[in-house]
Amino acid sequence: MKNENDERFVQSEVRIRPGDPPLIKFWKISKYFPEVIANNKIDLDIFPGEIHAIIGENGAGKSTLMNILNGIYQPDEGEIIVDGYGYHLASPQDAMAIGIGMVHQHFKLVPAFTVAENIYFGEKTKRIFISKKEMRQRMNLLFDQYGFYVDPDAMVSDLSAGEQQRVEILRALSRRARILILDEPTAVLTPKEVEQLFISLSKFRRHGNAVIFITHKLDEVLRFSDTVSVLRQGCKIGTYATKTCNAQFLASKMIDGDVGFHNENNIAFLKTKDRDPNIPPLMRLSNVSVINDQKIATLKNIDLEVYPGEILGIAGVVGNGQRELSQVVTGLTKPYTGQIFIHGLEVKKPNPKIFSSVGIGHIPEDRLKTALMSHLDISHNLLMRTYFKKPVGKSFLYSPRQAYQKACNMVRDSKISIHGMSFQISNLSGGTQQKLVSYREKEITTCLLVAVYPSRGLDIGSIKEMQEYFFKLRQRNISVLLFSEDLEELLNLSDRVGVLCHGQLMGVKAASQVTKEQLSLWIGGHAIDEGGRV
Ligand SMILES: Nc1ncnc2c1ncn2[C@@H]1O[C@H](COP(=O)(O)OP(=O)(O)OP(=O)(O)O)[C@@H](O)[C@H]1O
Repeated sequence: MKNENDERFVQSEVRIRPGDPPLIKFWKISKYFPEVIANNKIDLDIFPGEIHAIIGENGAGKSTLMNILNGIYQPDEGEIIVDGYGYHLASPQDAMAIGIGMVHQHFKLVPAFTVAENIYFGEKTKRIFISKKEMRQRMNLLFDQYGFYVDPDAMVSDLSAGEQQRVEILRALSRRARILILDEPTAVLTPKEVEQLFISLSKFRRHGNAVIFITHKLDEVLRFSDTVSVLRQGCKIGTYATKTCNAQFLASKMIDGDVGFHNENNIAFLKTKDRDPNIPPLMRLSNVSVINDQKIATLKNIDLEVYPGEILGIAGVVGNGQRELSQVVTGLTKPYTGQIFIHGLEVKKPNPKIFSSVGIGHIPEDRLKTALMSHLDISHNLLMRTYFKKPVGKSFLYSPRQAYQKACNMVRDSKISIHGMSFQISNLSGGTQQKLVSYREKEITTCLLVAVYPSRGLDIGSIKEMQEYFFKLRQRNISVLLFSEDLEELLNLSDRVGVLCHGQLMGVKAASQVTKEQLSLWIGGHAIDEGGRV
């Protein structure tokens, strides 16, 4: 018998009958940028009640197409037809006026405002002001309706990436959009939050609304979408009913040809043998605590060792100390108490330059905030960690010619597809930005790579390359400290795995001794014993 409270995502619950008009029609949409055809004569119909996934490799043109629907870009050819009428959408406000809302891959929130202020900021209303009490009441209604919570009074600057994304989603939902566009909405959500999101979206589309979401996660496409469209090099390859597809089929449509489809279980055999107990740790944290601006301990008495040539996975729900730990081990945050040792020597005054100079690379959680200068071009971004080294820098001199040459060599060697070194970094696709950061940090890494959610924004082929690179590092006796929310990825890649919960390290165990189920209980704060028993 069906339990009334048993809410689940229901696939294809709204049936589209032959002859039903689409809610949105993309008609021969093209968009050209200098040297790039981002969208090439794309025809696409989105029907009422549909959850439509858009997939494709990095740079395939997915975000551009959605930015056109949201009025951020205007098409160079073609038309957007909504409810049978052609529209010229000159801005996101125009799009919102006809019920189109978008949640972006990169957050568009005001860091100095509270969560509630961000949600109601810019809302069109005839009233002069809304009281804080009313904002909170309306937010509570949203929480009741959609089921995931963020403190309305928290400052956005204090939120983790996952929490900020929740605010973005709530903000779009609060605008009562009929068509909701989500650009990689689940990249920073926990598996539970992903379920909640799609239950909410399932409710949302019941009344004839539509959802379009961009993703690289094929399992999400197969579980949560009714229809899927594949883009490749700016063109639409096809639109398919999801129930007729499998992951192999979709991957072959995205990549064209032999995809070498990746079975993650196959990579486990590459793991190293047991560690030699006589080899000292490469890095040791002793009793490390971090306190934030509100004097709250975000990392508590951490004792952790990273050994040469191991992949050490760190699991945990976003906001439990991962950001702080990754910043401590890269010199971005100075511990409030405790000591950090690298190769047995204490780092007395930690800063990022010391850590990079000993060969510690860092792929951070939020590439545009921490790793890249979005208004600078590719070469400046590629060299910002090493510009002072020969041949680019000498004493107080800096050679722009050498810098340009070095950056060109880096792009050539990395085989990352870009259309010119003078491209501003913000004009690159999200996946390409992530690949550039990863490549730059690989160049620095000679003893440890701190990789925080490194597969965010990468397509399946690039994720496979990245995982293979981690194994190559390990073969060269270089360590990887891998932060991930994907438990399968963590268990498959790591030699040992540790769990952070409420800023505390719950323990570290051999990955082979822990199952995915045990790991998720451990993350939730349940202790597990030596044999991995809960
Ligand atoms: N404002 C811009 N100026 C110049 N080129 C751009 C601009 N926006 C996008 N492009 C280019 O258009 C192409 C498609 O980019 P888009 O962001 O749409 O790809 P995507 O499929 O969303 O990729 P990803 O999966 O990496 O996010 C890329 O080559 C990108 O560099």
